[in-house]
Order: sequence, then C-alpha cells, then structure tokens
Amino acid sequence: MEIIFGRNRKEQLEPVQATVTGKIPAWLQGTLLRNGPGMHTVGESKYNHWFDGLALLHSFSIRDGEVTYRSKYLRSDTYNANIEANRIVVSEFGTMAYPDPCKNIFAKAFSYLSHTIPDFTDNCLINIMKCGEDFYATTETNYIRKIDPQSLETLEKVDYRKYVAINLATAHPHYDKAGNVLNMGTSIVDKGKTKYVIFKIPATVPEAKRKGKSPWKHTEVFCSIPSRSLLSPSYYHSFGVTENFVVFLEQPFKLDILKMATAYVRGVSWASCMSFHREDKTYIHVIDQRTRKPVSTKFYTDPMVVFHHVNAYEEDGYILFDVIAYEDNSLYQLFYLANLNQDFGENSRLTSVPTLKRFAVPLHVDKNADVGSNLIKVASTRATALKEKDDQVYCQPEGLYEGLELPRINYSHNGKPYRYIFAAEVQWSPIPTKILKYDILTKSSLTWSEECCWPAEPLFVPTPGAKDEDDGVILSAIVSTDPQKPPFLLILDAKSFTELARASVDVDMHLDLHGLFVPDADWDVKASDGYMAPQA
Ligand SMILES: CC1=C(/C=C/C(C)=C/C=C/C(C)=C/C=O)C(C)(C)CCC1
Ligand SMILES: [Fe+2]
Repeated sequence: MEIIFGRNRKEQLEPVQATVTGKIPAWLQGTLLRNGPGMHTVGESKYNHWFDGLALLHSFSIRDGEVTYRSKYLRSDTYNANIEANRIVVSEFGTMAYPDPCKNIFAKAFSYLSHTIPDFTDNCLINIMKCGEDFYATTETNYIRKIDPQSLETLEKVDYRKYVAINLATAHPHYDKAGNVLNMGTSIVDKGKTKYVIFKIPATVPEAKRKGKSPWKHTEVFCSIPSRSLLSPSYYHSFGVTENFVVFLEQPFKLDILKMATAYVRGVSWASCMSFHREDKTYIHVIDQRTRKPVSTKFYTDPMVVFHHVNAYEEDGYILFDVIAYEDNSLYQLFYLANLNQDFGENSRLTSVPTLKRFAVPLHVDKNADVGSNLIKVASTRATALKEKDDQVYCQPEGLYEGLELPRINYSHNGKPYRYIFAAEVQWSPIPTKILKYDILTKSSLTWSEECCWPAEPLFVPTPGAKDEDDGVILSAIVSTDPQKPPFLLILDAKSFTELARASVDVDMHLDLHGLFVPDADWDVKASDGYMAPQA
C-alpha cells in the first residue's frame, strides 16, 4: 500500500483539463478545495505516520460542465525548512525531528528545553477553513496558513495565540448562517490552568470598528471549560453544535503534558505522549450558547474515542448528538506508515470498528425522578440517560451503523434535525471502499463502489433552492489502485446515489482528508444570506 499512503506526490501546478463522462448539472459551478498529506519522505528522511505528511492542496474547478484540476504543496515554514535542509527538520504528530543547529531559523526549537509547550508545526494538512472572504489551511496546532483558493498559493501564517490563549485548535470549526466561525482549542498550563476554550472568529468586521486592524483582533472567547486535569487534557478532533448549545466530549484519550515537555530531549514523537485511559469515563459537556456557560448537570458515558462529530440538534427538551465512536485509539495506531506499508492485511486491522452512535442528553433533569430511571422519553431513539445520585447522568448511546468514517451532512442542517449522513465506508482497515448514504429515519443505506477505487470524504452540495435535505450532489475524489485507471472526481446524485458524471485526470493524485466546496458566487459576492457555509 506504499503506493497509496507513503509515496510522494507530484504537484500539478498548471491547471489540467479533466475528461468528463456523463453530465455535470449546469448549476454546479465552483471549486472543490481539499487538503491532505502528500509527501512522506524528504531527502533520505522519512516520516513515521501518515498524518505527518507535508500538506498538499488540490482543487477541482467545475465550470459549464467542464472540470480542471490543480495541486500545490502548502509552502509552510515547515515545508520550506525541510526542503532547504533536504531532510525533515520540523517535528510532526508521529515524527520527532531535530533542526540543523547551524540554521538559526529554527533556533526557536531549542527553547523546547526551557518552555513547557514547544513551538509546533505549521504543516496545515487536515482541512480548509473559510473566515469571511479568506481561506486557511488548518491542522491542530496554534498555526493556520492563509491560502489563495484559486491559485492554491500559500499566504500569511496566522498564530491563533496572538488572538486567543490556546496552544491547540481543532481543524473542524463550525459556521453560523452569517459565516462566523466557532472553534475550540486547548490552553495548556496558562496562568496555572489548563482549559478548553470555545472561541468565535467574526466573518466580517465593519471598517468603523476595525480601524484598519486585522479582523482576527475581533476573535472572542465564548466560553472556557476547565480541564479535569492540569497536566493531561483530553485530545479531541471536533465538537458538536445545536442551535443553542455546544457539545464537547472530554474523552479519556489524553495528552500527557509532562511527556510532551520532555519529548524533544527524549527523542520521542508527540503521538507517543497521547494515551487512552480505558479505566476513565467520557464526560459530556453541554454549553448553553445564550448564557455562555456549561449546564450544571454532569453527563458522562463509557470510555470511547471520537474523532468526528456528525451532527447535533435539540428535540423536545433533549439534545441528540451523533458521533463516530471507537472503543480505543487504534485508528491513530493504524496510520503509522510501517503498519500501512508492510503486511498490510495483517497490521492494518482496527481493534474496534468506527460506529455511528446516537446520544441523547436531557436538558432538564427532573429532581424528583428516581435514581436509576431513564430520563429519555423521546420515541425516536433507544439511547438512554440514567439518573444517578448527586445530579449525575449516565448516558448510553444507540448504535446506528458500523463501519463508517469521514461523515458529512447537508450543512444547512448543521445543528438542526436532519436525516442523512454521507460517509466513507470502512470496516476493519483504513481503506475506504464505498461511499455511503445513511438514512437515520429508516436506518437504511445506499452505497457507491467500484473495483480498485478508494473514495475520499464525500461532500454534499445542495441544488440551488433545494427543498429536500438530499436534493443535491455528492462530490468525492477517487484514487485508484489500478495503474490503468486514472483518478477522478465522482459526481453522484445525492438522492438516488447514482453516478451523474466523472471527471478523470491523468495526475498523481493523493488520498486527501477534508475540504470544502466554494460556489462560484462566493468569489464575487460578499457573505450574504445566500452564503452556503462549508461543512466541518
Ligand atoms: C503536530 C501536533 C499534533 C497533531 C495532530 C494531527 C496532525 C492530527 C491529525 C488527525 C487526523 C487527520 C485525524 C483524522 O481523523 C497534536 C497531537 C495535536 C499536538 C502536538 C503537535
Ligand atoms: Fe477530521
């Protein structure tokens, strides 16, 4: 599987015309922008983990039934320093690297020894975030990189820490109707405290208020939740929102700050400083967006590891939220390139299958309810929430579907009742083999698959003026393991899951992670009511 995961990809700097078969809907005009790791060796040095790879941006521009493709490595400081040294000199998730002491650009790295929290990478390989009119490549450190969404050029580096006291931030923000960004990050041992910080980045700031300053200066802290432990905050990859609440899982997959502070001298990676504590609980924090405070009831569930929240919404006094849950952290273990490349079948089995689980949380806990009683009275789910002593509530989810990852929804239903989940079907290995449409109401599903095809995260784009939740198309970049078959952009009708068109390109395409679709209207129209926020 070296060819899919560990091989360096060539950039396609000049836009290349795709060969289109089928018919692309005339209304589908815009650019699918995506991000993911593309380079896993620099000179003689190799990264250990798939998530370490240097960020490779790629885009499919769809105009008048035609498609052009291009790709470009993110020229992060990390990329430039590595290429200049012709070896890996900046540490990533699974690889600890040592800068060349002769070069002072990374002299900062030596402050690793004197600071608790080291300077992290700006290799923003996970997702793309839209802030107002601007686009940023994102990862989970304090750095994001502005990019030009048309040329894929790398622009300025933004350090979140200048605007909000966080060391880590998710690559899966949420957007409200006006395009304001809601994200979460972790502030580590700042003024003697470790906390999870929910913050808001405004989409636009009126010039009078802005006074020529960066809109970033208007980033505001929405709410802070103290970490249960100063030196071992939870790791999280995303969070959920409803119309009035934020759902945050403080899970027993944790970062060990003391281990991180000494990782550099010990020569071990950041990943080795993360561990799953199967003896611990998962705490469910529910934050009221109106009061900006967590609700007082203490909700918890069994230990689990969640990377992707799917959606959350309020119904009859309850919050229902859906996540892709694992029983352990085997997903991150699996993506070590050594596991992916040798004896693929043997080493690349997950020890727990990613499962769609629905949780239900009561917003009002009846003080008179009996200890042990189920507080969930909503008929639409079998999830339970058992009242315990001392105002604690133990939540047990309803398992909905086994073997799916990279979930997407129709984003206009984000935080609201919804019915459909689009995802990649994965069983016990990291290979996505099918694209899935799961109907939560009927619990039925539709799939698309083709021999030798590995689909990327399926993205939903609504038909303009659509009434039905699934009225639109699914876009997915397909990488093929058959050298005779070039990669292609697949366009499915989201209702029937039948193929509308495919746009094949004879390029060296990589397997990506996440991205967004930018309708053409967004290039010229300022954020307006018609703004289609991208999905987390
Ligand atoms: C560099 C770095 C990190 C990077 C994490 C990454 C890159 C995670 C990628 C996750 C993905 C792609 C998940 C998909 O489901 C940490 C651990 C946050 C903290 C230490 C520094
Ligand atoms: Fe993700």
